[in-house]
Amino acid sequence: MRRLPVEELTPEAFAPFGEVIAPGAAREVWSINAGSARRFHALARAEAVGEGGEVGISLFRAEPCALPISIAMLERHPLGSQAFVPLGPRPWLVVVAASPEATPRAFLAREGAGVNYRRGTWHHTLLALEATSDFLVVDRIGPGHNCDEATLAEPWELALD
Ligand SMILES: NC(=O)N[C@@H](O)C(=O)O
Ligand code: NI
Repeated sequence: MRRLPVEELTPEAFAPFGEVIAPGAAREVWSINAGSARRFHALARAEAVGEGGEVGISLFRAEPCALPISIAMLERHPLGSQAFVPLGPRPWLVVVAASPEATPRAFLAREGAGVNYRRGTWHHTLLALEATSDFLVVDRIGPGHNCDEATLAEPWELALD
């Protein structure tokens, strides 16, 4: 099976697909609450379009992937963005692509970093590692078709060291 390298997740590398949700990705940071906290402002924008669509907040509890990890499908959400933020410190994997025909890109998210998939971004479903992991998810809730799935012509194996 062809192997897909796994890159470090950075805002720059992920920019074609969406935003990284992590303090280091913030363009604007300011002190709030009388100096007792800092706001890492507008790391991403949640989008929900279409009749009856709203932005919702959910929790996903994901089982860890068995290794080796095969990438055989991608999906996209034409009516809304989708953000995943881990609620624990474990690393997790993000796989995105310009199209189901394009070579995907895989990223390792560490130290609590999350991502926001821009509306319509092709991505693999949630890939947790090591142990059952909880994620905060911000995406479109409401009626309508919001998930296109594609089976890849040939699967990829993630080249995790
Ligand atoms: N099914 C579901 O809500 N999750 C997927 O969209 C995903 O990207 O994990
Ligand atoms: Ni999704």
